[in-house]
Amino acid sequence: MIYYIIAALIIILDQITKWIVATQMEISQKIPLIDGFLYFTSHRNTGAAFGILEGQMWFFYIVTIGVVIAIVYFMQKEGRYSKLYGTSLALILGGAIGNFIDRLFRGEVVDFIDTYPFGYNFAIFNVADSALCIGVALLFIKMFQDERKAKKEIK
Ligand SMILES: CCC[C@@H]1OC(=O)[C@@H](C)C[C@H](C)CCCCC(=O)CCC[C@@H](CC)/C=C/C=C(\COC)CC[C@@H](O)[C@@H](O)C[C@H](O)CNC1=O
Repeated sequence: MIYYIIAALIIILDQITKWIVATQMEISQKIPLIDGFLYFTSHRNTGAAFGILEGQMWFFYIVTIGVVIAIVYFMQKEGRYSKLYGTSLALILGGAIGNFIDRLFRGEVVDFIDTYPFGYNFAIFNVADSALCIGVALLFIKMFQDERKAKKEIK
């Protein structure tokens, strides 16, 4: 199904970018892309977002496997009926597996996208995190749309 291809492309892009950062950059090395806003900074994170639950790898394995099973279930069950829904699930699936591969083989996650929105140093993240966040955002949009449709049908 097309959505598994989207997920696979995310995983490939995520792993290629992490491989380049891990082999071509020193830890904490910073390459400015847009001075003052966007940098590639080689970083490692043994936790989840913002370094929470540092080192709790088993927790991350269990949560990620749970997320992947749920995504595949909903992808089979309803993913085919809505492009938006299928795409959001594919992005989350790709992102979750991308970070899972890092946790499994590196014992930590490679991060490198370092942005300073409004001068504030937001966490350093990677392609998998971006796919996860965009996927979750699309999922919320889909749920919001469904809710609005349901309300219209009731009237
Ligand atoms: C994106 C989820 C994080 C990702 O979850 C995953 O892997 C999933 C599949 C498995 C986790 C074990 C479970 C998620 C825990 C929930 C969570 O975390 C709440 C998140 C809220 C969200 C609100 C929007 C923040 C987003 C933040 C960031 C992303 O910004 C684009 C900053 C990312 C940097 O801290 C970077 O160092 C993180 C590192 O790469 C490891 N990544 C993970 O753990």
